[in-house]
Amino acid sequence: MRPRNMNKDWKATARTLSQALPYLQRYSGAIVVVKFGGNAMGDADAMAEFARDIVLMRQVGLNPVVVHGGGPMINEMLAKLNIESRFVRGKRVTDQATVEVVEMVLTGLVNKRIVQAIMDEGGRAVGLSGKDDDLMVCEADDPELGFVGRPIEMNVQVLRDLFNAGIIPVVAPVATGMDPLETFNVNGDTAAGAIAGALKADRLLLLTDVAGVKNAEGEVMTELSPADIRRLTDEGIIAGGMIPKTETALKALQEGVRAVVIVDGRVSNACLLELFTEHGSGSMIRDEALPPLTQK
Ligand SMILES: Nc1ncnc2c1ncn2[C@@H]1O[C@H](COP(=O)(O)OP(=O)(O)O)[C@@H](O)[C@H]1O
Ligand SMILES: CC(=O)N[C@@H](CCC(=O)OP(=O)(O)O)C(=O)O
Repeated sequence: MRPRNMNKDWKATARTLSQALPYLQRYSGAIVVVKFGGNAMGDADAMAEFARDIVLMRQVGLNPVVVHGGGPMINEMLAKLNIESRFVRGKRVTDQATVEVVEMVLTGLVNKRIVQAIMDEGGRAVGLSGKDDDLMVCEADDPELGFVGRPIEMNVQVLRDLFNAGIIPVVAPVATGMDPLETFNVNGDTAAGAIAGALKADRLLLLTDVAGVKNAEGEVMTELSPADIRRLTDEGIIAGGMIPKTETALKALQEGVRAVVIVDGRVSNACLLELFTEHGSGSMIRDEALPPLTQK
């Protein structure tokens, strides 16, 4: 039976939907790459909520691609196996034993958990890694890091094929190399940026566990230019895990991504807040030379 009492919440829901119309129109058909970091994954409820946002994006005509991390899950498995692990400039030093664990955890456990969450919310998702259809081919990033890959060749047609079939691609950041049997561990942010660049995505959202990029005073900067990033990095204010994110942002902008947003994945409906409201969230990085974001 239809409830008779038009209480306030229902009116607010209708108003919110109505206010979202210009944003829905602006983003219709847009490609949005979302990097879902291991620290942003949280509990089962947070995962379900993220999956729901992604399914909603697809439902209203966007083409979302999920690229995930899983650093904390890799740490947990390495600890169980008594394999030590350390990070240099936000990237995991990866030997042969480590890369095998990374591939198992990311392409198995984490990837399938996200695919399942999207399916549970009524979407269609297919999980793949950089190895599938040679999506992402890498070379060694730095000899000091071992099997850490830097993407050198992207073959994103498989993602377009999935969009056309109404399927949401979920990508694990593990890649193939030029040599047979070579496997690379790719930082999730780096992989998301390379995919967004190759697709010339309209938006790259990097979900993490902080409110955004902070300045020397610890305040979140809502807008940053590439010059701001270079300055904050030189001053050591951008450090640790934030380095791959901001490096990724700069590279993605150069490759033709319209804007990169570092978003607090702990906030409810973080992706929807960023895309479909005036409020936005987190730190937006874009080139000043481009026209304002209200113009598509
Ligand atoms: N200037 C900065 N602003 C915000 N966070 C920063 C900054 N410099 C370093 N960080 C660190 O970067 C971390 C985010 O990177 P990371 O932990 O790798 O995230 P994820 O696992 O979500 O990819 C933050 O938790 C914070 O500790
Ligand atoms: C080279 C490198 O550092 N790879 C990452 C891949 C996972 C990742 O990026 O996970 P988050 O997004 O959760 O940090 C790692 O081994 O942890």
